[in-house]
Amino acid sequence: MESSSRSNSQLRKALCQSNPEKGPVRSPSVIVIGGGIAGVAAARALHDASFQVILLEARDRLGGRIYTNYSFGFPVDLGASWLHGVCKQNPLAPLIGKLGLPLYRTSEENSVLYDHDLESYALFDMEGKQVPQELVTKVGKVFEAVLEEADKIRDEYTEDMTVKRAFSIVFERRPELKMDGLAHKVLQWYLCRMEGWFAADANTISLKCWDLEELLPGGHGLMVRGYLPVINTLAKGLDIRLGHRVTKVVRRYNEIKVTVEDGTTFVADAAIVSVPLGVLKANTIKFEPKLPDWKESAISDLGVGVENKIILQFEQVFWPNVEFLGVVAETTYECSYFLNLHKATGHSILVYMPAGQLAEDIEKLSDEAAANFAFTQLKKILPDASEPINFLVSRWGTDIDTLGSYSYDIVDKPSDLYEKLRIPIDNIFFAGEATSTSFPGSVHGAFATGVMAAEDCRMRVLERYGELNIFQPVLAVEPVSVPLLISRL
Ligand SMILES: Cc1cc2nc3c(=O)[nH]c(=O)nc-3n(C[C@H](O)[C@H](O)[C@H](O)COP(=O)(O)OP(=O)(O)OC[C@H]3O[C@@H](n4cnc5c(N)ncnc54)[C@H](O)[C@@H]3O)c2cc1C
Repeated sequence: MESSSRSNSQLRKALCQSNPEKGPVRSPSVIVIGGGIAGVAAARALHDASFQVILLEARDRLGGRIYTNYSFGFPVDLGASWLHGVCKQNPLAPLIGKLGLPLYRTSEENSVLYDHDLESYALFDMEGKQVPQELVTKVGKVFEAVLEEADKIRDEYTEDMTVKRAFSIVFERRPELKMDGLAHKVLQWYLCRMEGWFAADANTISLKCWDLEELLPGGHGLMVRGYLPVINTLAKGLDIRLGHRVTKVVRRYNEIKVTVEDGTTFVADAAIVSVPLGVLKANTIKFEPKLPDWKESAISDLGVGVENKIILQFEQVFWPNVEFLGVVAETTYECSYFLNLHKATGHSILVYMPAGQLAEDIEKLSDEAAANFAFTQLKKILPDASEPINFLVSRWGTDIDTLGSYSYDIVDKPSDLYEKLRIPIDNIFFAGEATSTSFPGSVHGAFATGVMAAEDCRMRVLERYGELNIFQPVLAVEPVSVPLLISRL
């Protein structure tokens, strides 16, 4: 592996290691493109298997869609913040347990609101009147019935349709599920939370592929100290080049040449591409020869949704002591919700989380205007709210190194896109949340794909060299079982 200024043979010699039986052998080399959880996990695993690894990351930080910001003097996540599936089976549990990172559980299993249950919620209408809890619970049951009916429609119809269309059919068939007045607004709010889970509006989500992901048991837990310690631990001791945005990947039979923005090139036996689906869609990276048609189709056919976070810091807490505040409205677009981080972390923080079209529209605003928009929503429900003293705004939809928050299935596309995105092309391997068949759109899913790509890569490179026994199998995190630290107040 080398930069363009040094010759192949010089560096190859430098990378030699000794094998007592066969004499010196060169360490296989790999370039990992992208330093999110998938890329870092892959690099860690191959480094530990004695591969020469260079990780090229476009940004001046690691983590990608894990972005723990410390500018307030304590950790706040602008990207992922929940561990979905607080259980031993979660691929990240051994590492999180070993690091002693505390989790704050916001829902038990099978919550109708995915990552939250209704135990600690306060919903308000636009006039600031709190919705009676009995109504919230009653509409929650209706929402569950709507989901069940939509599931039946999926089985009945051979053709695909949007989830929104399926809901319309449900309401035609079961008019009693259609709500009026305040109950209608609460139902819209439930739908809005469902859209938030997919980071997309119901009028784009495929009914056929909707909600098929595997949910691990144990409910959902907020990473109280932020997700970054996980990245930092995996990245320790790796050769990481920040500020290296890859523009070209040239594939030869037994060699990969990777070029970054300033023209520097790196050569290795193989590469693992772990950039986001949005970046692959934008053709930021030119592949030579071009990727096969089936791979290109998978890249264009899988959807990428947008969810953002607007973090508002206040001098002191003036809101109810609940985990979530919601604003119900006539349409899902007008509904909103705030995560109360004070419950989990003790800091006076509310996180506004728009998704889908609303998130895209808010990205057109300046940071100040976006924070003001979020604050205006809050004022609707708490008219005496004091002004925030600080704010942070994420822009995952337009950020050139992400171009979307996470993947989801759009209507009328094949159902095997995640698998197609994962399949290697010779010595180029693919990792990242959009290559996860079991847990797409999640941190643990992305992590698992990094480990899997590393193992595929190790097998392929070493088989070619006939040196399969020399290098250790890939195991990114030792399976030590330290219990997770879980709380709920
Ligand atoms: C707002 C938001 C909230 C979320 N909430 C949760 C949650 O609570 N729980 C959960 O499990 N998941 C959540 N997710 C999803 C989760 O963050 C992702 O699934 C996961 O972090 C993706 O990891 P990755 O390694 O696949 O991609 P990324 O983290 O995006 O990593 C890809 C890396 O590639 C780099 N890159 C891009 N282009 C290039 C290039 N040309 N050259 C070199 N490097 C490049 C990027 O800078 C980035 O570092 C959330 C995501 C968002 C946006």
